Amino acid sequence: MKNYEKIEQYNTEVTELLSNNYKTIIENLGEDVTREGLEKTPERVAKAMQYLTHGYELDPLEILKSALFTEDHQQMIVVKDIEVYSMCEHHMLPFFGKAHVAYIPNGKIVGLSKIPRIVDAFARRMQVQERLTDQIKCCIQEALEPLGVAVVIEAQHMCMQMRGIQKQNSVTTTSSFTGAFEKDKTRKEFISLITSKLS
Ligand SMILES: Nc1nc2c(ncn2[C@@H]2O[C@H](COP(=O)(O)OP(=O)(O)OP(=O)(O)O)[C@@H](O)[C@H]2O)c(=O)[nH]1
Ligand SMILES: [Zn+2]
Repeated sequence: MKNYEKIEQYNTEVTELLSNNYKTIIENLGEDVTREGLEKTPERVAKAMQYLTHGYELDPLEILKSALFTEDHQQMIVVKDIEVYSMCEHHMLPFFGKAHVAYIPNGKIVGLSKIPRIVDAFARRMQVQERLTDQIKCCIQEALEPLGVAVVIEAQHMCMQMRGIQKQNSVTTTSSFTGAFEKDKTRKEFISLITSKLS
């Protein structure tokens, strides 16, 4: 079984521990955890939170290494508009948006689906957007040893929208580059590819 195929299998012991904790949290929030609508909520939340953090169970480097192919292609490969759902480690509220990932191979290419897979593997953890961006970049750099890697993430943070400063339209952009993408010309080509609309 591949390491991402066990996502929907919940650990019974952890589910029970989390359920008990969520029961207490709901009670501490002043609700009646025995009423019909809330009766199963602790268990539902326990499973939801395990799903939202299932990235800890995954090994992103292994995911990339499982689909490397030798190929003499040295042009930029861009996978853009990858949906990202993550959770801010400060408030445990979602942040979500899009990731754009590119690399220039140096003898090895990777199966395309593995790029969104590693985005998810790092996103489904307690995160900050900057670290998420860097982790994706470093993982691709290590697995493929390409001529360069570029990662841009654009995201909205619920902790800035539904509480706190309550700015509904602010979008945070983070970026991380290696190798050829440090050069202005290559970086501009990448930016132009991720901002172009083909439809
Ligand atoms: N750099 C960074 N900050 C984040 C991210 N997600 C949330 N934050 C910020 O984490 C910070 C935590 O600041 P604190 O002052 O300790 O928390 P707080 O009192 O709840 O802050 P406010 O959100 O300003 O009300 C806030 O400024 C959040 O906006 C992220 O991905 N990257
Ligand atoms: Zn937050």
